[in-house]
Amino acid sequence: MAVNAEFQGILDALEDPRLLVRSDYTVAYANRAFRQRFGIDDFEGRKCHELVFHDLNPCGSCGRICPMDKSVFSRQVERALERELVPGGERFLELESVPVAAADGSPVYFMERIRIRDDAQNAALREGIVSRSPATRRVLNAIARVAALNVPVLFCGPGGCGKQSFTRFLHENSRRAVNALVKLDCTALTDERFEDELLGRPAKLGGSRTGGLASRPGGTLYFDEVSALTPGLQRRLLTLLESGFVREAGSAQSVALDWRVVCSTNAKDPDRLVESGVLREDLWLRLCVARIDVPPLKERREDIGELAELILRRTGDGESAEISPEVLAVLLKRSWPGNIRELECALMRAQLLAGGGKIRPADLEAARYSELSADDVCGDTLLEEESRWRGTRAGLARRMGLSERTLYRRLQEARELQQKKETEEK
Ligand SMILES: Nc1ncnc2c1ncn2[C@@H]1O[C@H](COP(=O)(O)OP(=O)(O)OP(=O)(O)O)[C@@H](O)[C@H]1O
Repeated sequence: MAVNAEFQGILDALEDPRLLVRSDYTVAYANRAFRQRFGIDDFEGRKCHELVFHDLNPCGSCGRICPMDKSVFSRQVERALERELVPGGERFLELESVPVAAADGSPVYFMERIRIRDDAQNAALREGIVSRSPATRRVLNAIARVAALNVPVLFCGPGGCGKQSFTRFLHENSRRAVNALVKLDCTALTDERFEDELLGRPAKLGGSRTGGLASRPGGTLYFDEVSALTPGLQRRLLTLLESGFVREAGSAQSVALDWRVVCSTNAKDPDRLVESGVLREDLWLRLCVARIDVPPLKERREDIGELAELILRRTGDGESAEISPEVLAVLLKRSWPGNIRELECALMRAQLLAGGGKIRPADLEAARYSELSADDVCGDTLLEEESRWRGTRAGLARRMGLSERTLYRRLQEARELQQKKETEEK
């Protein structure tokens, strides 16, 4: 059955390349945008995998994900992201399949949209990731090697060095980019919250759970600060990694969870996490399959200038984003124990002091209480700062150049130490 002229006209009016495909992968129509973008006119009777990937075999039989195969079963819109090698590199194709149903609801065609993320789009994706230094480039290369695989990834590195940003980069460059990236903060994770997030919240009057991650598969699940997980949750995470299933406490039924797990830790010495009894060895071994160490900012000095300009562009009006060689020299001299987050805070404060004009070394000097924000500030200083602070804890964290979570942890440690000292003195 030929596609009628009216339908052809509608498809030709669409901006993105579209194919109208039958369930045996035969192309019924290729719209104008497809013909122009792929340089193909003789599409009649040819297969979609042949036109898009120059492959005589259907995508599903050679390791690629075919959204149409999924649509045949789900009868819903399905999406996938495919990586393709091209001369000089690789490109990503965003594929989408929409079933076009007959009056009785059975799909007659599948309308496929093929969107090519060209270089500019790839660059936009990478925007926000400065990678001038060899150390950062090593991290990006490591991510590129594991992005397409379905293995869990562990990022190790000090607070504020970019573990979460690199997780987003990994997600955006994986086949899961068309789905969600969800973060779970392990320092605040309880068994109940774990079940609510993954399996959904229980209905008020009994009945099954709804709205959990299990019901919208395909994304990336980021466990931030995995070493803060309770022993019980470590066991549940291990089961998830080994089996791909989650079980509600007290229930015999397991639920499949198709989410790729990424974890992070800012432990000073991650290799000692097992020895010191913080993490189970079996979980650590699983997580270490693809471990990526993110170096502190002081080992990525070549990034500092570009990072500073990026930060100023984000926060200012763009005019004052350029930094002078004198300001750069000051930035390069500092050790940035709070890493990029500390750099951000210092620059934002200096920007305020500069009153909208270009930052001068004097503004950076005046904004120097960032030195207090360092990870190596003693607990007593943190407690003192807290007692003087009149704003919110989030505000104090920003001022100190720490994440709110790190500040909370450091304050708690400092209080415990103070109490211990007081007890010993009595
Ligand atoms: N390579 C980078 N290029 C540009 N900005 C970056 C880069 N890495 C991190 N940042 C910025 O630095 C800040 C801190 O990064 P991020 O939250 O990813 O660090 P983190 O290691 O996850 O911190 P924490 O362990 O405290 O949660 C963010 O505002 C982020 O946008």
